[in-house]
Amino acid sequence: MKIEQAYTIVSSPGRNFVTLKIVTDQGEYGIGDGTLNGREMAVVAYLEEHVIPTLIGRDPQRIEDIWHYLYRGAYWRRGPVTMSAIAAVDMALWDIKAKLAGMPLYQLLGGKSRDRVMVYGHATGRDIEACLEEVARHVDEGYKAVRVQSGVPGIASIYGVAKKDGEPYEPADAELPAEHVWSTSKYLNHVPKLFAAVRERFGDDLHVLHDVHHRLTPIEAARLGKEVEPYHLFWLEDCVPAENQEAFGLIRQHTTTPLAVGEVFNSLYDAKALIENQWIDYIRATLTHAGGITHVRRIADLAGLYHVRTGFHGPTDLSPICLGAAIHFDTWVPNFGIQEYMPHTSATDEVFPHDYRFEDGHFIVGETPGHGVDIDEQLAKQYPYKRASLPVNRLEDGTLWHW
Ligand SMILES: O=C(O)C(=O)C[C@H](O)[C@H](O)CO
Ligand SMILES: [Mg+2]
Repeated sequence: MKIEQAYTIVSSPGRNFVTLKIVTDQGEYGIGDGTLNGREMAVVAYLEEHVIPTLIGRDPQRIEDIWHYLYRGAYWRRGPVTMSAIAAVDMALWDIKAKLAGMPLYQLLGGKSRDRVMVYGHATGRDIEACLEEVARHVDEGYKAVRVQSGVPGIASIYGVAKKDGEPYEPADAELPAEHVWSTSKYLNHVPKLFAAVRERFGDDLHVLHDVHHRLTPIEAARLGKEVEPYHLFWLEDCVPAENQEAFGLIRQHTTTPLAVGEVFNSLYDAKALIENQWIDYIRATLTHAGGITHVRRIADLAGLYHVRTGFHGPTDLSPICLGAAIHFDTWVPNFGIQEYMPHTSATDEVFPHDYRFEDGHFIVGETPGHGVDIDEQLAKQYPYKRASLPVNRLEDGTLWHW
């Protein structure tokens, strides 16, 4: 069997997605997600210029060999563009292999470790009251775990909070980056009050999570972790930028609040010290940005040795292909923790028909051979690419900060 054709599909049904389709000489095909929010066309160029020409004529069943060919063979290793491109190929090849076997992907990985996959949804509001209403809506919809982000008095625009209450949140909201102004002190004074209000209204059973989105220093993160300890967070996410993995050692010494990190990671080596030193509790690197199923499986296996569980990234900027494949992975992986879920728009769901379903705060994996997600190429053409950028943050004195 040979790869006869491979091509990219860029479509924007509400937001941009990069899809790779690989077709074999026997008429089977697979699709993979290569979406890198705000940098989509860099992955498309990488795939079209450097990857697709080398795939034609290869045996699509040699997933491992093709992975190493693309990783080692490029000489230039790692990085989000390279690893998203490799991931798109890898996901499409696993899709083909599972279809050839006539099995849903989770069966090829080793079968079910659980019947359903717990997810967390996103509650956001301009202030604490509005945010609590959104938490209540999620609880009514059956969620067992909710990420809570509210506006902060004195900060005009902040990650995770929609411009108007009730509107969906989309961070890549302008053609060129919008500029936000950030105040660490205002944020740190506010967050413990938010979680006190959440526990007061919803009691102790609901799992609650929070995303700091990389904006603190290690000692500030340590303070936040300590101050929210009474509210028993499921996790505190991305509390500092993680290029310096040792920073987590300092935070860990100060707090028992569980720590999650890794949505921007693209390699095992981004997380190696974090895992081996048990500085974190959840690893968030997901299939699209970290080299696909083949590589993320290695990360999960290493994590499992150190009591670190998975908590895959799952915002709307990952396509339903990534989400669908992730649900198969989550159903199999022994050290599963939780799966992030931000529902896609109905336009996105129509372009990407899928067989996974949400029920009572969990995802249920589908039984269709492959990863269970397809693309309607004709419909996709109705939504052309639109450049969209993530914002940048500046401190009140104008210094560029982490967004
Ligand atoms: O979902 C999350 O936890 C995020 O932090 C989402 C990111 O801001 C988003 O993927 C950026 O493109
Ligand atoms: Mg995050």
